Amino acid sequence: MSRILIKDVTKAFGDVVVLSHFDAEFVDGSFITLLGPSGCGKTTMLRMLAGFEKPTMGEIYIGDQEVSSEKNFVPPERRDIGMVFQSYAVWPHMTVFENVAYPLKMKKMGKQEIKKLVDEILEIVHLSQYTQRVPSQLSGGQQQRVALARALVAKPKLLLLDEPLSNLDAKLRDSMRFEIKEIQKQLGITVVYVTHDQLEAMTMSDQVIVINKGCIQQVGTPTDIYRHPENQFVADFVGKINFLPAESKNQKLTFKHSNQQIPYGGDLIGDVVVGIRPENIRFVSMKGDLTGTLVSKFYLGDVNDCRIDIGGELIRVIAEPKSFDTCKEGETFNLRIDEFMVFKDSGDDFHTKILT
Ligand SMILES: Nc1ncnc2c1ncn2[C@@H]1O[C@H](COP(=O)(O)OP(=O)(O)OP(=O)(O)O)[C@@H](O)[C@H]1O
Repeated sequence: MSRILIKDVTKAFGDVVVLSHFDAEFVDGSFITLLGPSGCGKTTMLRMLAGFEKPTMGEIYIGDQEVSSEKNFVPPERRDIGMVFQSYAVWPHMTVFENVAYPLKMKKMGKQEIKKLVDEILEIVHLSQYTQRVPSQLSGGQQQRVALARALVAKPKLLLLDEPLSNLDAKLRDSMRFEIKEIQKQLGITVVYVTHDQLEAMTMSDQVIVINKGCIQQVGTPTDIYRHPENQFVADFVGKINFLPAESKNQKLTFKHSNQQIPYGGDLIGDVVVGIRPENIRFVSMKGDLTGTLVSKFYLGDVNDCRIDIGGELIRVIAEPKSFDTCKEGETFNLRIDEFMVFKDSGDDFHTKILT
């Protein structure tokens, strides 16, 4: 019973509105990520779910219970929620076992019951052989798993994770992503995960909520938000993308700088911005959609990361190295565009970001 309903929640600190008309419903047992840049309001939403902050307007339901209003307010300790934050703060003077047992002791459970539950959860997070170590004898990833086990041991309805991997190195982050997802699936628990890292959001989530400046930009599966972003902000935030200003007329898009044209079957007319992900552009030997000159390429092992001048502007192309290793800077190529998206020109300057 951990369906979460957030109904038209607005949060202001003084005069400053940091979250505006936030609506969301999280299905029981799903993994939801709040994704957005620093300061967009992700942590504030999480803190309201936890009960550390109250909404200025709107309501939050956990299961069927309204928990956030003055009248019905349920304090954090009675929300049946597990939490892990960026600084995982395991107690340094306690062993792994004692750290994980702590929330159960607070609930005044019997010794045997505590041992059973702690052993169970330590098995799940692969720490059974470390029960008697103190945190300083563990790696960062292991300490983070202690924090996870402590958050999960009382079998909460809901687990809140606020950038829990940001203190770990890249390799550990990689493996912890899979571990967290595995644990969530195994326990069937609802997880709300906060991050500004799109890779974390894409790999773990059933549903991603993209937020900017306190407003939801899009709610969708990782595939939805990557392949069908609703606006330029989302397209830009969840991956690499070329934005090219163009004019849409007579079922053609004419790129403003290069004057090159591609066919377009959509219904936006006039000034638009065409978004093309670098991996959706291919070098072809026959006639393509565009022509361009190779300005630079960087060998990244699995791919080449290229800059192509299509006439007055540079685009980024991620090309497989096999067919491309011998190509030289200054050569001209035909390019095929496999997939693109078209946005109404918002006037925002997303245009140069791709090359930085
Ligand atoms: N208690 C508070 N009083 C006043 N302003 C606050 C308070 N808590 C947060 N804010 C402001 O609310 C905005 C949103 O903060 P929040 O921590 O939710 O963002 P975030 O998206 O989680 O950012 P980050 O990724 O950097 O943690 C920020 O501008 C922040 O300064």
